[in-house]
Amino acid sequence: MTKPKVLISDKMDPNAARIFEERGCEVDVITGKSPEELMEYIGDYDGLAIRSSTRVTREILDAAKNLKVIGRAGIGVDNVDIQAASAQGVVVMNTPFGNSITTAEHAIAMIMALARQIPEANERTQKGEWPKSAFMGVEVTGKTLGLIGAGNIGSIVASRALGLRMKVVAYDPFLTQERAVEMGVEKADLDTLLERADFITLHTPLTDQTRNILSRENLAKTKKGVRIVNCARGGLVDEAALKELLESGHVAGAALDVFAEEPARESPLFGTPNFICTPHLGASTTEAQVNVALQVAEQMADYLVNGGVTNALNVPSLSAEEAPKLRPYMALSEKLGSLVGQLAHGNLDKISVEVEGAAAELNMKPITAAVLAGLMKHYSQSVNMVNAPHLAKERGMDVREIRHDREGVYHTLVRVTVATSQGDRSVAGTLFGNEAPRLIEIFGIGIEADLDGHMLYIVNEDAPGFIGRIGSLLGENGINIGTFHLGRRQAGGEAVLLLSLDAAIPEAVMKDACDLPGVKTVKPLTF
Ligand SMILES: NC(=O)c1ccc[n+]([C@@H]2O[C@H](COP(=O)([O-])OP(=O)(O)OC[C@H]3O[C@@H](n4cnc5c(N)ncnc54)[C@H](O)[C@@H]3O)[C@@H](O)[C@H]2O)c1
Ligand SMILES: O=C(O)CC[C@@H](O)C(=O)O
Repeated sequence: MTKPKVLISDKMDPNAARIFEERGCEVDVITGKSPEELMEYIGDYDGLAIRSSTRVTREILDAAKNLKVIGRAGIGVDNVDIQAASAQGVVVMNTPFGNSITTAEHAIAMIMALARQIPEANERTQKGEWPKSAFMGVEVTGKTLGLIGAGNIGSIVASRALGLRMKVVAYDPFLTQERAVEMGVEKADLDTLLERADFITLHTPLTDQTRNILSRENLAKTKKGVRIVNCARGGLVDEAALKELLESGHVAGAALDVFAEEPARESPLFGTPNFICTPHLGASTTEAQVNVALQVAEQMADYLVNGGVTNALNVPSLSAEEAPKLRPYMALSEKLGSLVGQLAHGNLDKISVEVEGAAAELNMKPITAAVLAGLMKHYSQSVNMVNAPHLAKERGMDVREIRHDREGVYHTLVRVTVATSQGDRSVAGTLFGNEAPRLIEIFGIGIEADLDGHMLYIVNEDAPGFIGRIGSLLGENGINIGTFHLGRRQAGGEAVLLLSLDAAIPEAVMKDACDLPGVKTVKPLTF
């Protein structure tokens, strides 16, 4: 088996390359290249490991013909076009916890640096000024910290701030009262936080809701003498308004690790009194960089080698333990989806996926994703398990998942039903020996078959002689039958034949098959 190839395109701790190699991947480290250069060779790689410098745009993704996974050694994925990646079936992963403590500590360091004006005092002291009377700081003890965003990093900042004997007031739409009590913070709305905080620290992602959350208008609502820290994302604070408020003295200090435009080689804020900054160093400690490098390499290699999905932002997580159990179900589900996609007519906009028996104990998301991929691959060439749920959603398909605790005749079962203009059409399958996907029912008729390769589906009136006639027709045309499966509703009623063939059936033979007496439907299938 050829080894998956991974490109590390940003500076990353060398442990990442080591882990990739140990886990069975080939790895190249090529950093500092332009997007045009990256486009030239990205087509060779199955995995792309990045930090924040590589911008993975739609154009890069178009050139990345073999790419299966993008791994961000860090949290923010603003440099990745996730929509385009999803559309191309590329999994995007990050490492959500590896640098949280480090970034929280940076925010606390910024708070302390602002409180005691350490950077400016340091600079002037080293110039020989000994400016003792120029600086008068403030204590943080007893002061109120306004926390905007109480997720991973925000909650660590809160715990450190409480240790410094600050009071913490938090604004986060997803913060429950119980969690606030558990964290030891007071839950507040944004206006209350703005009015009360002596220090404000931001820990949200940059979204349409958070962009400019500290706008000119909101900055004007803050207490005179407030100090502001942003170690989250540029674009959360109106930088021009911040400069004016620093100059007027309304804001006593501001510390930015992140800027709306990065790298920020110039900014109107540079040189403003009581303004300090760092060049996006929030995650830059040895510990955090080792953590995120190890984690991203472990996760990506697990996906490329075993199919395990962890911390993916565009596909349900699938642990390395789950992956081997789910893989045969995904194969079965993909085949059932594909069968329905080939047989059902008209709109396929209402689909239900039901599981029972052993299947009901599993994570259903990958099963549903596989059904959708199988179903839609007959309608779109670029569909796969990763992008199928997104495409289904985009197209407004109504997808239901139903889990039955009961166990029927089969110890495990997956059923796919589509609502068509002729009513519900359903197919079901099981796993033989927990491994081998097996069809057990088509449209209410019991029939056991492997769905594999070229097949022929025939519905006919159950009458003597039919099997001989179809066998002769195929034989006369040199088409070898591999397997032959038969099912019927009742004797003399409607019968279903599923044949596996060694080759695709030519159009003319199909026509002749349709003309055989008693035939209602003939359909070639491929799996
Ligand atoms: N400076 C750095 O180097 C650095 C390092 C790591 C992370 N970060 C950034 O820090 C930020 C926070 O990371 P995290 O790991 O804590 O993320 P997280 O997802 O754990 O937490 C984000 C929190 O923001 C909250 N939130 C979302 N929208 C909000 C809104 N409109 N108002 C208030 N709260 C809102 C969410 O509910 C969530 O609790 C991210 O933007 C991340 O990219 C920066
Ligand atoms: O990789 C970095 O240095 C920045 C990381 C940080 O912005 C993140 O979102 O994880």
